[in-house]
Amino acid sequence: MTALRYFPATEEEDNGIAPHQDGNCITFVFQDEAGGLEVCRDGVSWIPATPKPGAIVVNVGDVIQVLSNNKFKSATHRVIRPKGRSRYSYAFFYNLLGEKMVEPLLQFTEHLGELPKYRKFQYGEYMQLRMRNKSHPPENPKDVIHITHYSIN
Ligand SMILES: O=C(O)CCC(=O)C(=O)O
Ligand SMILES: [Fe+2]
Repeated sequence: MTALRYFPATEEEDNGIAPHQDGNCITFVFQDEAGGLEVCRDGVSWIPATPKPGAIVVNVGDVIQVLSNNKFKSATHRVIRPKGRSRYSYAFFYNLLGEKMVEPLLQFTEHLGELPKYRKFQYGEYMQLRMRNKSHPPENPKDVIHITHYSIN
Protein backbone atom coordinates (compact mmCIF):
# COMPACT_ATOMS: atom_id res chain seq x y z
CA MET A 1 0.00 0.00 0.00
CA THR A 2 1.39 3.40 -0.86
CA ALA A 3 0.32 7.02 -0.51
CA LEU A 4 1.32 10.05 -2.50
CA ARG A 5 0.66 13.33 -0.76
CA TYR A 6 0.79 16.83 -2.06
CA PHE A 7 0.28 19.79 0.20
CA PRO A 8 -0.38 22.95 -1.83
CA ALA A 9 1.15 26.24 -0.78
CA THR A 10 -1.19 28.46 1.23
CA GLU A 11 -0.72 31.22 3.72
CA GLU A 12 -1.63 28.87 6.53
CA GLU A 13 1.37 27.79 8.48
CA ASP A 14 0.37 24.26 9.35
CA ASN A 15 -1.73 22.12 7.03
CA GLY A 16 0.45 19.06 7.38
CA ILE A 17 -0.28 15.82 9.18
CA ALA A 18 -1.17 15.72 12.89
CA PRO A 19 1.03 13.71 15.28
CA HIS A 20 0.50 9.98 14.84
CA GLN A 21 2.17 6.58 14.76
CA ASP A 22 1.95 4.40 11.66
CA GLY A 23 -0.10 1.26 12.34
CA ASN A 24 1.74 -0.93 9.81
CA CYS A 25 5.16 -2.67 10.03
CA ILE A 26 7.57 -0.20 8.52
CA THR A 27 7.26 2.90 6.33
CA PHE A 28 9.69 4.40 3.83
CA VAL A 29 9.16 8.12 3.25
CA PHE A 30 10.57 10.00 0.28
CA GLN A 31 10.22 13.75 0.78
CA ASP A 32 11.24 16.67 -1.38
CA GLU A 33 13.49 19.49 -0.22
CA ALA A 34 10.64 21.45 1.40
CA GLY A 35 11.02 19.49 4.67
CA GLY A 36 8.46 19.55 7.46
CA LEU A 37 8.53 15.94 8.67
CA GLU A 38 9.32 15.85 12.39
CA VAL A 39 9.84 13.02 14.88
CA CYS A 40 8.93 13.24 18.54
CA ARG A 41 11.63 12.48 21.08
CA ASP A 42 10.58 11.25 24.53
CA GLY A 43 7.10 12.71 24.06
CA VAL A 44 8.53 16.21 24.52
CA SER A 45 10.57 17.73 21.71
CA TRP A 46 10.21 17.55 17.92
CA ILE A 47 13.27 16.74 15.81
CA PRO A 48 13.12 17.69 12.10
CA ALA A 49 13.89 14.88 9.66
CA THR A 50 15.86 17.27 7.48
CA PRO A 51 15.68 16.28 3.81
CA LYS A 52 18.93 15.06 2.29
CA PRO A 53 19.23 14.26 -1.42
CA GLY A 54 18.78 10.53 -1.96
CA ALA A 55 17.89 9.84 1.70
CA ILE A 56 14.85 7.81 2.70
CA VAL A 57 13.20 8.19 6.10
CA VAL A 58 12.44 4.80 7.68
CA ASN A 59 9.65 4.78 10.27
CA VAL A 60 9.13 1.83 12.58
CA GLY A 61 5.38 1.19 12.88
CA ASP A 62 3.11 -0.35 15.52
CA VAL A 63 3.51 -3.96 14.29
CA ILE A 64 7.29 -3.90 14.81
CA GLN A 65 6.75 -2.34 18.23
CA VAL A 66 4.55 -5.29 19.18
CA LEU A 67 6.77 -7.99 17.58
CA SER A 68 9.81 -6.56 19.40
CA ASN A 69 7.86 -6.22 22.68
CA ASN A 70 8.65 -2.47 22.75
CA LYS A 71 12.38 -2.86 21.99
CA PHE A 72 11.71 -0.87 18.80
CA LYS A 73 9.28 2.01 19.27
CA SER A 74 6.71 3.13 16.75
CA ALA A 75 7.87 6.66 15.95
CA THR A 76 5.47 9.49 16.73
CA HIS A 77 5.77 11.90 13.83
CA ARG A 78 3.98 14.82 12.20
CA VAL A 79 4.30 17.08 9.19
CA ILE A 80 4.38 20.86 9.56
CA ARG A 81 4.54 22.14 6.02
CA PRO A 82 6.86 25.13 5.76
CA LYS A 83 4.94 28.37 5.36
CA GLY A 84 4.09 29.32 1.80
CA ARG A 85 5.74 26.28 0.22
CA SER A 86 4.34 23.31 -1.63
CA ARG A 87 5.47 19.93 -0.40
CA TYR A 88 5.55 16.55 -2.11
CA SER A 89 6.11 13.31 -0.28
CA TYR A 90 5.69 9.67 -1.15
CA ALA A 91 5.29 7.01 1.51
CA PHE A 92 5.55 3.26 1.03
CA PHE A 93 3.72 1.44 3.84
CA TYR A 94 4.82 -2.14 4.29
CA ASN A 95 1.76 -3.95 5.60
CA LEU A 96 0.63 -7.39 6.75
CA LEU A 97 -2.34 -9.22 5.32
CA GLY A 98 -5.38 -8.55 7.50
CA GLU A 99 -5.73 -12.22 8.46
CA LYS A 100 -2.29 -12.33 10.11
CA MET A 101 -2.04 -12.62 13.89
CA VAL A 102 0.42 -10.34 15.67
CA GLU A 103 2.04 -10.89 19.08
CA PRO A 104 5.46 -10.30 20.69
CA LEU A 105 8.06 -12.73 19.31
CA LEU A 106 9.65 -15.32 21.61
CA GLN A 107 13.06 -13.78 20.78
CA PHE A 108 11.95 -10.60 22.57
CA THR A 109 10.05 -12.26 25.44
CA GLU A 110 10.77 -15.82 26.64
CA HIS A 111 14.34 -15.86 25.31
CA LEU A 112 15.08 -12.69 27.28
CA GLY A 113 13.09 -13.78 30.33
CA GLU A 114 10.55 -10.99 29.71
CA LEU A 115 6.77 -11.12 29.74
CA PRO A 116 4.82 -10.14 26.61
CA LYS A 117 3.58 -6.55 26.77
CA TYR A 118 0.78 -7.15 24.23
CA ARG A 119 -1.89 -9.77 23.73
CA LYS A 120 -2.24 -11.52 20.40
CA PHE A 121 -4.51 -9.78 17.88
CA GLN A 122 -5.53 -10.03 14.26
CA TYR A 123 -3.95 -7.26 12.20
CA GLY A 124 -7.13 -6.61 10.19
CA GLU A 125 -9.08 -5.97 13.39
CA TYR A 126 -6.59 -3.30 14.43
CA MET A 127 -6.81 -1.70 10.96
CA GLN A 128 -10.60 -1.57 11.25
CA LEU A 129 -10.40 0.05 14.68
CA ARG A 130 -7.98 2.66 13.31
CA MET A 131 -10.27 3.38 10.37
CA ARG A 132 -13.16 3.78 12.80
CA ASN A 133 -11.11 6.38 14.70
CA LYS A 134 -11.26 8.43 11.50
CA SER A 135 -14.79 7.67 10.29
CA HIS A 136 -16.38 7.99 13.76
CA PRO A 137 -13.96 10.13 15.81
CA PRO A 138 -14.72 9.62 19.52
CA GLU A 139 -15.84 12.69 21.45
CA ASN A 140 -13.10 12.19 23.99
CA PRO A 141 -9.59 12.02 22.47
CA LYS A 142 -8.61 9.46 25.12
CA ASP A 143 -11.02 7.00 23.45
CA VAL A 144 -9.06 7.04 20.17
CA ILE A 145 -7.71 3.50 19.69
CA HIS A 146 -3.93 3.11 19.58
CA ILE A 147 -1.75 0.03 19.78
CA THR A 148 -2.03 0.30 23.57
CA HIS A 149 -5.53 -1.17 23.06
CA TYR A 150 -3.75 -4.56 23.05
CA SER A 151 -1.38 -3.81 25.95
CA ILE A 152 -1.12 -6.25 28.82
CA ASN A 153 -0.86 -4.23 32.04
O1 LIG B 1 4.54 13.06 4.23
C1 LIG B 1 5.35 12.65 5.05
O2 LIG B 1 6.51 13.06 5.11
C2 LIG B 1 4.94 11.62 6.06
C3 LIG B 1 3.59 11.02 5.81
C4 LIG B 1 3.12 10.20 6.97
O3 LIG B 1 3.61 10.26 8.05
C5 LIG B 1 2.00 9.25 6.77
O4 LIG B 1 1.37 9.31 5.72
O5 LIG B 1 1.75 8.43 7.67
FE1 LIG C 1 3.00 8.53 9.24
